[in-house]
Amino acid sequence: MAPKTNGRGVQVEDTKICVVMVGLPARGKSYIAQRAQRYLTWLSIPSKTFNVGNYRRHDAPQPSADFFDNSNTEGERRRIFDATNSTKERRKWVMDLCAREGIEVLFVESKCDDEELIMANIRDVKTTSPDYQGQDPEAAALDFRNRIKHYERVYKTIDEDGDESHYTYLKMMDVGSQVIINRIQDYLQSRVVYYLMNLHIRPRSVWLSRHGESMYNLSGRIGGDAELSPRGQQYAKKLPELVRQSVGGDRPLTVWTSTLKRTIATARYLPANYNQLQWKALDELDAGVCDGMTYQEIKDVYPEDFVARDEDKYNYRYRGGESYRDVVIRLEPIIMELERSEDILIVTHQAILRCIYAYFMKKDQSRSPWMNVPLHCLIKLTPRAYGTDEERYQADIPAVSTWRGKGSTAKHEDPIPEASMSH
Ligand SMILES: O=P(O)(O)OC[C@H]1O[C@@](CO)(OP(=O)(O)O)[C@@H](O)[C@@H]1O
Repeated sequence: MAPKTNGRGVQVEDTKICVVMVGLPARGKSYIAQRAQRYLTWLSIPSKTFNVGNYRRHDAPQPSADFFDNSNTEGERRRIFDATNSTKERRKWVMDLCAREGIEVLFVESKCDDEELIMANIRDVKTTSPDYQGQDPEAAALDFRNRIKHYERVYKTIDEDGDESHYTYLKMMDVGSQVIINRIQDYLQSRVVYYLMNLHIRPRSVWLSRHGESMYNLSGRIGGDAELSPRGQQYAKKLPELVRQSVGGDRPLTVWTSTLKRTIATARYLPANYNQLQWKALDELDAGVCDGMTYQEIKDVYPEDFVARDEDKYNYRYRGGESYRDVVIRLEPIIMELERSEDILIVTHQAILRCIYAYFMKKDQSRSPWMNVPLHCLIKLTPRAYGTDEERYQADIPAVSTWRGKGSTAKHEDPIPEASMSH
């Protein structure tokens, strides 16, 4: 088959990859698998995670029926096989099966002897895994430890010099402290590997806030580089208190803003020991020829564009500007840096915040550009083994709503609940 591109000049369509997790229980395999899938999905690369636990829970011993069903290939070219795969025989079985189906295999082994990390993982899994829902925590811990013991008896790490030396693999020690990479063959594999090398599992949170209300927000104009409104300035003064309240102490955060005045001014009053960094990649979605216009003006001057954007907001690219899809691509280095970092506060814009939020919360592309992100609200996201926790801190400072429903040009209206980001 001739190579196809994914619309960004990247030839990935014909590549079928199966990422096969390897390692003892409580080594972060599910976490790693889920993060890889979320990252690929966010980049519009279709992928699915097959967790053996889920099949076990449904009384099916092997995931072969669904997992290798060829009729699934259109939607799921990238598969992530989440199981212990802890013996050579098992890995060879997966390898042979995939080879017969023309699927590349990338083994990702998580080795970890750090007792503290393992215990933290057991605690997290016990409280969040569907395996132990509604169970007594002590009984769950005992069951889990027995499971680990069982696998320890048969577990063999990927053989680097012997008969597994020709495999494509990434071996991670203590989630990131040391990695071994072998025979990475193509673009997509190297992308997954690069992403996984940036992951860590130390506890941390990411705080997100839009800038304070701007003069353009007041007049319903999009884009531009306006100053804060008086209420926006009040929010900037309030932000340090909101952050302190949410962090629960004086632990300093690193602050990222865009290069536009309204985000820099919003971060102005944060404590001096907070390191601040301005990223061009965090600038608002570029509205091209529509920059500085109201939605009504856009509808009058570019009626076809107005309709086209509502029909497919994620893919619609402003004339001379960007689409949400473009924004996601330019945010990739931000996501990579976020994964490497610990506590970060990002002060940014409506469209940018939607894209970053969609990454953490696994939001669908067709819905994420319509999410309501209120002004003057601080959002705290905490990644966990099986998802991301969210908390919100709304400042008691009124602001206009910049949310706009499909077909409407009104700038101040109440968002419909379906479009809301709130759970
Ligand atoms: O994609 P839509 O819903 O139009 O929202 C993005 C818009 O949000 C705005 C506000 O309407 O962000 P911002 O507050 O950062 O200025 C516009 O600048 C931007 O074009």
